[in-house]
Amino acid sequence: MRQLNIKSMLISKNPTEVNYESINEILEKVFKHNDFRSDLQRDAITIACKAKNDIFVSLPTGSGKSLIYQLPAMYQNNGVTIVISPLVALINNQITNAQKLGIPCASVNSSMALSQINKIKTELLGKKISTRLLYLTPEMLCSPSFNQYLAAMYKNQQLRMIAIDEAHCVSSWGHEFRPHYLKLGMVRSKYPDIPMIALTATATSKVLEDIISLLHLNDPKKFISSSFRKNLYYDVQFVDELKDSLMINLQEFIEECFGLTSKDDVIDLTKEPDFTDGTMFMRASSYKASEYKNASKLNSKRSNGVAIVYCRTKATCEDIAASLCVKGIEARPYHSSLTPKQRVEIEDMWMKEEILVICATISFGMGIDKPNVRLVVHYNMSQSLANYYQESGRAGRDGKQSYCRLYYANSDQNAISFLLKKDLEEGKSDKKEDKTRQKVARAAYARFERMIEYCRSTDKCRHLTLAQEFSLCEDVELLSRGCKTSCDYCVDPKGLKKRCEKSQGWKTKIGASSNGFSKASKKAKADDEDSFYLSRHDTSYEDLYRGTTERDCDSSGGFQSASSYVQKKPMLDIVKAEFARRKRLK
Ligand SMILES: Nc1ncnc2c1ncn2[C@@H]1O[C@H](COP(=O)(O)OP(=O)(O)OP(=O)(O)O)[C@@H](O)[C@H]1O
Repeated sequence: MRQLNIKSMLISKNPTEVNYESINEILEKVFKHNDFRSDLQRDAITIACKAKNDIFVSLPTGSGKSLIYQLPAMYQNNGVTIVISPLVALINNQITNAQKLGIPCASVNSSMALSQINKIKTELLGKKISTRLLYLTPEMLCSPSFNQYLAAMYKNQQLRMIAIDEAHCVSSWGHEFRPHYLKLGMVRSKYPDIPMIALTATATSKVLEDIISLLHLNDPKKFISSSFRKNLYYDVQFVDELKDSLMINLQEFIEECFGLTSKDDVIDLTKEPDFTDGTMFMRASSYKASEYKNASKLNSKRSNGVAIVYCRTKATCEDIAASLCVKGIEARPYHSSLTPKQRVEIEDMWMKEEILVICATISFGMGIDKPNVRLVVHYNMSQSLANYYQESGRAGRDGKQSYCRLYYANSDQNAISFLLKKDLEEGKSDKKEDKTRQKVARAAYARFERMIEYCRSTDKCRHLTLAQEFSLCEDVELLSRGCKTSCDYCVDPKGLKKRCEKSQGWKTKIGASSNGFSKASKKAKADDEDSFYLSRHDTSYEDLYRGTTERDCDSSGGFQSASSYVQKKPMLDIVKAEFARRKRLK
């Protein structure tokens, strides 16, 4: 780790005033940034450096929220800023990045050796702590065994600030609800004079209210930015109404986005892929890289950038990737049943733009910071608008024109509805655990209904719907007359209405009778291990968190309910491996 002469940068400070010179110096010398990303970032950092107020931050992904607690942590003459993060893999990633910058930081978590943990714990009991950023899961912070360290830091005036990253986890209205985040309010009550910063990328008004009340934030200064991204064109295609097959629609759309439509290049758009020889029809267990070789003759002429096609099941990832290859578009599947080596190869190829499309389950995308994703397609609908917003938001981070398309099909809706309802039905007992599960299942179902409403909406700008869901008044006001050019509704409202009415969508009620749950839903249940649901069937963020939760939980910590959760170690391993590899790629 590079040693940093922090002392030389610290100009003596009166805590009630803020030294702008010193802040700018730390920004340049420690974080290597010439300027702040935005006025909001600068203002939030300035207030955090004053250390007098609680702060609430809701800025889009990639907008530089981490700096809002990292820089103030370095601005303090001494003492520790505790950072609460939901996932050990994320924590380790943050620590590695911070250490590269020479920032003294540490963590106490289950991935660390006991000797390391003991060393840090000993330091935390001391009168002068050199660690500036201490990353913890909420379970660790709130565990009884950690109490003494927290109390010692406070007593020795070494506890400077508590930052809660991914603060939407506090709220059952947030898309990644974590019951253990609720306990953070108690810590806050115990140390009311320690400023708290809550940060999130997607906070609805409800989530905002929850965060403030459940964390007991004291009249926080709010920094909330517009979530409207004009460069993203949102549309919904109604699968039951499409003239051509879904596959052809997808192929043509990809070709259009990447300028692959020159006549010479087109293979045969009307032909469905021929799977009769069995070579391209692969399942998770039979993926072979060699079978995808030379699939493309279109790549050479394409404009730069890449695409993600999110699919609900592993089998769909395989099928779509294979079909696109047959059509001449370089694509690969990505899901948890591939070997780690295969996943590494495929993601590397995609990052280096050797392949155009990655057909992935939601296991792909976390922590990916690729600016020129031109296209994010949801081949299947998401389980919530929040997930859809987050996943589609991976497009166009460089601010250039990009596209977010969602294919809406009745069969998908029925399949997801079936599984969510099943979760609601199960576990109906008075046990505390079941009650929590029921609450989560009900919230998941409500979120899914919002997703359906979005798909079927024909009377409102897509960006406005997203703004109403995720941001506050300013965006809603800004978009009250629509985005004009960045969604299917604003560009062609009549056409959208016509297509929607023609589709079967209107005939199927949400949560149709069991007859409506066709073979598709049963099949979905069987092979949906990577699917979009935040139910117990899924292997998504919540399961990842649960896995982490269990391992980080203090044995006497009163988190017994966590023990009932299934730990999905293979998935955790994937996440860890991904972060480790991205570090190497940087
Ligand atoms: N002032 C700045 N100038 C240039 N780059 C910056 C600045 N602030 C942050 N960044 C960079 O922006 C990138 C995203 O920052 P960060 O990870 O903090 O975003 P975030 O808002 O927390 O995103 P997410 O919600 O996805 O976690 C990082 O590479 C970071 O170094």
